[in-house]
Amino acid sequence: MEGTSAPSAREAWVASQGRALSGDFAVPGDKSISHRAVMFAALADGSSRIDGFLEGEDTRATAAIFARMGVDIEAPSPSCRIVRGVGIDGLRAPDGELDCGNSGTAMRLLAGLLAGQAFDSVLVGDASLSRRPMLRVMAPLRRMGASITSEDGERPPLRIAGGRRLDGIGFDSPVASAQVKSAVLLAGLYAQGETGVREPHPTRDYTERMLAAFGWPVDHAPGRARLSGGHRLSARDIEVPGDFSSAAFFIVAACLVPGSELLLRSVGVDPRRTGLLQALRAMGADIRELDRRNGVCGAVADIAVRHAPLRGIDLPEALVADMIDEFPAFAVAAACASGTTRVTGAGELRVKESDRISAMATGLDALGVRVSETADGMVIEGGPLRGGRVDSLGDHRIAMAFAVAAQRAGGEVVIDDVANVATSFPGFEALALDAGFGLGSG
Ligand SMILES: O=C(O)C1=C[C@@H](OP(=O)(O)O)[C@@H](O)[C@H](O)C1
Ligand SMILES: C=C(OP(=O)(O)O)C(=O)O
Repeated sequence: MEGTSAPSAREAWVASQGRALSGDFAVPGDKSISHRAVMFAALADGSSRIDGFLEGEDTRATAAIFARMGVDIEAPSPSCRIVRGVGIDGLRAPDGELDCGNSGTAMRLLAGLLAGQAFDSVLVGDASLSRRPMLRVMAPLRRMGASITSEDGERPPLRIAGGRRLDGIGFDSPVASAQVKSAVLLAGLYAQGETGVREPHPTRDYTERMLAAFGWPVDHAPGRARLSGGHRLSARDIEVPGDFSSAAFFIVAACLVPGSELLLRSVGVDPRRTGLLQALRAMGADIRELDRRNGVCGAVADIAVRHAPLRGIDLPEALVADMIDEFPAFAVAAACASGTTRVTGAGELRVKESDRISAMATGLDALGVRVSETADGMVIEGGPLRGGRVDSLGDHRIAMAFAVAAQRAGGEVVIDDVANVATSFPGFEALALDAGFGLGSG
């Protein structure tokens, strides 16, 4: 059975230039797909096997939550789960609060799913998650008839009263967010009639694709999705591809360090996730996708990256949603490029695990980069980086981005508060060292 994982301690890294990066390896499984695989397998009829499951704190929190609601989840080996589904109406009332840890994905998707249950539930999270906005899911779910309250009106904990009748809605989402879209669609599984969502920019469609793969009829195209209540999910096996968002740190590092050549195996390369590849190519990067094949959530490929000098760009706003988790790594690429890079339309970065615009601007400034923040982006002048001390603010992606930056810095970079890397990328340190990073514990 799944248990809850121990909370992370604060730790630091000392990172500095290593050698030219080399290697042929795989990064851990996709976080978004791992969350959804557990959720839909838990609600399916029959047993599903998940291979490539991300052994991260975020996805383990989701699995532990379903175990608390009566789902038998076995872990026969690392990165594998056998989930014995209880059926669409088979979840049991948990005996206390459900802890989503650091995971916005877990909390927002579960808010939708739990709104349709017969029992009451309470979703809580860690300090970072407790600061993140939840009105974006509470408002549409309330329109469907859900009862969801929060003490301050918009932040966790969320109290969800069960036993409510939900009705399908047509929802024009004001924000390009796969989590918001997914929360509404998951409540729609339990609603009377049809639930539809339209988005201002298309976002990852993993909820739509995976529900369909588990046998629930879903009509979807980029930027819109709709489904009706009253169907069932059938168990199936899932092969989770490598997480592009984790691969991104190695891709950027190999672009930046002279002489580097890396091959990253079996990474999910669906266009809704790979805006960073387009941005880096526009900057002059040498990146190839090899042996493209189909996966449960779009194309999977091996990614070959070689060092190439980069030049700054004006990032097209149309790419923002397709590289939303890759901005910390992208900002490092821009800092090491020649010329100026301008990012606009990326205000969502301010409501992630940290304010990622401010965290990157502050950290890059500490390393001697000329950078300025705007309300919804930043302007970065490429140039030499020096050593210094940066704070990840307990944000996994900020910590890994500065480990990459250190590979081009003139001195040691101390990165504070890095334990949170275990939420999305357990084993990052060992893989990075093997590839040639200069990285140690502080
Ligand atoms: O649906 C998902 O799995 C995710 C959606 C994105 O969040 P938003 O929906 O808030 O953009 C992303 O940042 C997060 O890491 C995972
Ligand atoms: C934003 C992220 O995740 P979540 O929203 O699930 O916490 C992320 O992994 O970068």
